[in-house]
Amino acid sequence: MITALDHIAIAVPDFEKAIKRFMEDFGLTFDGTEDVVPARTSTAFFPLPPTSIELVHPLNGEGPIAGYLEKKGGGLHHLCFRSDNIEEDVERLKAKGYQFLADAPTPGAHGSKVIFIHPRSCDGVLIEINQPADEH
Ligand SMILES: CC[C@H](C(=O)O)C(=O)SCCNC(=O)CCNC(=O)[C@H](O)C(C)(C)COP(=O)(O)OP(=O)(O)OC[C@H]1O[C@@H](n2cnc3c(N)ncnc32)[C@H](O)[C@@H]1OP(=O)(O)O
Ligand SMILES: [Co+2]
Repeated sequence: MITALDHIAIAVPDFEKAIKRFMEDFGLTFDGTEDVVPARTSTAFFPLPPTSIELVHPLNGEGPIAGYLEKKGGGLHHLCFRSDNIEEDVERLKAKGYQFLADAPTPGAHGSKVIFIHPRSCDGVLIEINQPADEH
């Protein structure tokens, strides 16, 4: 079951500058960065209960965020629903015809399991579903 809006992600071309902006200009709490190697993405999290802002940037200049930045220069990249049983939600949504970008969840930030739904399945919005480490 989907239980929360886990995070909203913004793709940024200048990681350090964007982190500074969210800390200093918007005054958000910075929870640190994490390189998520399987996703080829550097992430920075700013908790803003009951959700978080995630900044995403290409790890080593490669991966899905690099392609996005090349085309769009930056912007709202995806939203992430938290699930308390990701496999069950994937099966349920697959049966409804949603196109997933992987066969099974993969490692995400903070030890979570994540999977993505193609934007064309949801009116042009890239959807991530995650299950936090302490819930699996
Ligand atoms: C997992 C770690 C971390 C976490 O939270 O724990 C993260 O969130 S990491 C986030 C980075 N990972 C991903 O984004 C993985 C999923 N994304 C992908 O696999 C690709 O980006 C994909 C398949 C969405 C697009 O890749 P593709 O090579 O097909 O790129 P195109 O430029 O050809 O795009 C095709 C089509 O999709 C539209 N598009 C692309 N990105 C987005 C987006 N973020 N939001 C909305 N739409 C998007 C693009 O405009 C093209 O549309 P079309 O109408 O066909 O022109
Ligand atoms: Co994310």
